[in-house]
Amino acid sequence: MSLMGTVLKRSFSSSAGRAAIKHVTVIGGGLMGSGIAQVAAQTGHDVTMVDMSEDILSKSTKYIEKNLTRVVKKKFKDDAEGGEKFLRETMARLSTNTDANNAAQKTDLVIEAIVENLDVKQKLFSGLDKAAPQHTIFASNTSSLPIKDISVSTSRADRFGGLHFFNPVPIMKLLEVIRLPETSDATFQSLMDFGQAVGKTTVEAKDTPGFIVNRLLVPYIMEAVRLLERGDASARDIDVAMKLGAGYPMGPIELADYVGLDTCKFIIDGWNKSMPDNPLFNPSPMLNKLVSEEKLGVKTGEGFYKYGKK
Ligand SMILES: CCCCCCCC(=O)CC(=O)SCCNC(=O)CCNC(=O)[C@H](O)C(C)(C)COP(=O)(O)OP(=O)(O)OC[C@H]1O[C@@H](n2cnc3c(N)ncnc32)[C@H](O)[C@@H]1OP(=O)(O)O
Ligand SMILES: NC(=O)C1=CN([C@@H]2O[C@H](COP(=O)(O)OP(=O)(O)OC[C@H]3O[C@@H](n4cnc5c(N)ncnc54)[C@H](O)[C@@H]3O)[C@@H](O)[C@H]2O)C=CC1
Repeated sequence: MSLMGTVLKRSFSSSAGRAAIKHVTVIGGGLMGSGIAQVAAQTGHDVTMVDMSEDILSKSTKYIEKNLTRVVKKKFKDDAEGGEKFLRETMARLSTNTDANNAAQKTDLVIEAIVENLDVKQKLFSGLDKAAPQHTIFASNTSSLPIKDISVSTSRADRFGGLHFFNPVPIMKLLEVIRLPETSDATFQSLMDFGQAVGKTTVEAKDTPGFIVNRLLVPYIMEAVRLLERGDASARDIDVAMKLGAGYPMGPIELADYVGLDTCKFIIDGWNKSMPDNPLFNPSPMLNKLVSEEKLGVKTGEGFYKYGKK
């Protein structure tokens, strides 16, 4: 059986007690949400992607189609007809909606991937809690906020967890599954099963700041930015050094641009507030200046580096 076939089969073979996830609502159609919607649709799930406007959703849908074309080129190298069918069927499983509460009315799993702001996430989930069916599981893709703080806006702590994907979602193989003390065994297993069904290797993490990866990655990126701020090395040299000297696929400065400098700032400001005594999480004047100039990295065409027009 092909890899895709194995993945498809796994997604519908969850055992009793765990809810089989058939329909997924992804809220936020940005960098992460579009990737999550893509991998869910391409592994046989029906997906509704939600964002604030039709215009954003139309751009996200085009972006997904472009990325799927890359997948098709690779997976169906010698089978043009099969590739076309895969693309058509995947896109047919994807719908869009600008009303999150409406989209959540018939769904098994909601994955939230909106802006990294606690108030905004709480407001969203509080509405969803009233709109979604009882059985629906809620998950946040937050990079840095406590899942617990988001879940308190709902009455379903037992059906709440974290699904932390990595950017670019279609390529990065890891999924951190975050469990609260209140998360039920059935919910946790459904989240793990879903992660495997979308082709990811899952790791379990507690609801501690940054889970596993970001607790290590955020200080690393911020130390690189401070190296640059002090004038100890150029951005290019920091990146080349870490790529060739430590074997990373991207250097820390280009990775910050890739993640989005607004997201980096949200994370660091939040952790500076919650852990003011830890100098690793001090804000960076250089990062703040770029964000205030709306130079948010790859997504706006300029951050620490300049990119082609977006
Ligand atoms: C201060 C606070 C900061 C906190 C940050 C927190 C953020 C989080 O919460 C967690 C995160 O996600 S952190 C980011 C994690 N991601 C990384 O570290 C990515 C590192 N970069 C890479 O792996 C490669 O450069 C990468 C894979 C991106 C690109 O690879 P290459 O440089 O080799 O470039 P390509 O040749 O273009 O791509 C390689 C293959 O991948 C395919 N591809 C790339 N992007 C894709 C996409 N979006 N969708 C589908 N396919 C994609 C590309 O087609 C190519 O495939 P092949 O041609 O078959 O090799
Ligand atoms: N950028 C990254 O590398 C990673 C980000 N994350 C997390 O994923 C989440 C999303 O990040 P990105 O996709 O990078 O951000 P983004 O800025 O690319 O996309 C966010 C999207 O959410 C939409 N949005 C904002 N408020 C909304 C609302 N109330 N209802 C519906 N849509 C809304 C925006 O219009 C935008 O399209 C954040 O929590 C971030 O911390 C997690 C892993 C990696």
